[in-house]
Amino acid sequence: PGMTWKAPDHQQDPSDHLDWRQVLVLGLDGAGKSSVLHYICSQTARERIAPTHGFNCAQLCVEGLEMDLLEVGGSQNLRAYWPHYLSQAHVLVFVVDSVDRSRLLVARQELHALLAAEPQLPLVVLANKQDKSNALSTAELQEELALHTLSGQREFFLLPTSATWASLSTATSVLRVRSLLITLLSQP
Ligand SMILES: Nc1nc2c(ncn2[C@@H]2O[C@H](COP(=O)(O)OP(=O)(O)OP(=O)(O)O)[C@@H](O)[C@H]2O)c(=O)[nH]1
Ligand SMILES: [Mg+2]
Repeated sequence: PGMTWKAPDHQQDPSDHLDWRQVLVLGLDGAGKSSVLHYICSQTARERIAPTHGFNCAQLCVEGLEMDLLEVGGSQNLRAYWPHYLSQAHVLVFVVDSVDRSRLLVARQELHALLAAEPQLPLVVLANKQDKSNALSTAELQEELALHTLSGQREFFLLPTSATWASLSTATSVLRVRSLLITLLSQP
């Protein structure tokens, strides 16, 4: 008596779920989004990974959080879909190939277009492929990507990563990203 059984409502908006969080992972094709996601979720490097032709979703359940990491492929035809996923994201992770100097300007334009649409969304930029000897440093990338122009109201982080080269520094770099995401998403 006094107790009613309520059927689970599968139609409900996932963002209503108590500790559900979405991390949107974007960046130009070949930047290393899938590789980083694979490492974050499995804690192992994967040498070969196919380009993402649509979406790639990984899930991480840690410390009371259910984290969905959603990658949308970075090839030019897929970039048109990027803005549609911003409004439901809690954090934007933007992955950059630190060696691909010729496309830094494109990366910068794509990133700033996303940021203009979401002035409050926390941003984590990953300076990926740091294992390569000719990689730009985070300081150089901060400059090249015009990250100093970001508004002061946005939480912003820039971290060096590598995702495919099996080494201690790779493992450490990815663990730092994982911890940062957990910290950012644990905030009420
Ligand atoms: N040396 C090195 N290679 C990397 C690193 N991360 C990714 N790669 C390589 O870069 C290529 C592209 O990696 P992906 O993870 O598929 O890149 P992506 O951003 O998911 O690309 P799309 O899905 O096409 O948008 C692959 O050959 C990876 O092995 C890294 O940190 N260091
Ligand atoms: Mg991919």
